[in-house]
Amino acid sequence: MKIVVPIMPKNLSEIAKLDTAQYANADLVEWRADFMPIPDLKQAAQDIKAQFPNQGIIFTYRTEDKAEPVLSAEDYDRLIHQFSTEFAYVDVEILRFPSISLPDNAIVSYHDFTQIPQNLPDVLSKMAASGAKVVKFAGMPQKQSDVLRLMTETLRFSEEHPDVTLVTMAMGELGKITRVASDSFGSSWTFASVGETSAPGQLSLAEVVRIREIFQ
Ligand SMILES: O=C1C[C@@](O)(C(=O)O)C[C@@H](O)[C@@H]1O
Repeated sequence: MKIVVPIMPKNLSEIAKLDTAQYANADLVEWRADFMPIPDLKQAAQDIKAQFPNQGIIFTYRTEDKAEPVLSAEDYDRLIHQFSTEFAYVDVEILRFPSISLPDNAIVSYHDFTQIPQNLPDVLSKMAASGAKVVKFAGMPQKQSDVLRLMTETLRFSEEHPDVTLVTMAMGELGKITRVASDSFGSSWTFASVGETSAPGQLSLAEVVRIREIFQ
């Protein structure tokens, strides 16, 4: 499994101060650009690329965790296309912005912060129908059986779609097992943290690296 570590800088000086050596074991770095003012993103993109010259970077502008829509569909589309060519991958909230034309390096994603939906297979199928090479789902389990259901449906979907890189996780305490057992149930990447977490239940990069060593 690949380990992805998010960074969530709030301004340019936080980017300058990043201790990038701490991210050396990350296979990919995810830039959560939604913590910064949009006018600063152009400069921030250059600075972040300079800070991580040897690692693939995912550009993510998360809107699903905000109660109010923060961007119009047109502005979201513009933002995604402005940055998709600059980074290895770009995260696209395809179910929230279905009219977007998908860049080749899109990770299509969907978050459910309240549950693991009963129609998870449909959610995954809808995202895969976009033609994206990477499909990602993160949901919040309410009980242990939700975690097992996510794992079962992930395995089933990954076996049926060997051409898709599938990434799923259950958030929160209950879901932690999904962040270390990804390979066992068909999820290809896991998200880990350096310092602050970008989602509940993330383990530290050091912990996930160690666990991956044990299981390999
Ligand atoms: O989609 C994801 C997964 C995630 O929500 C998690 O649960 O680890 C963390 C986010 O930063 C990332 O964009």
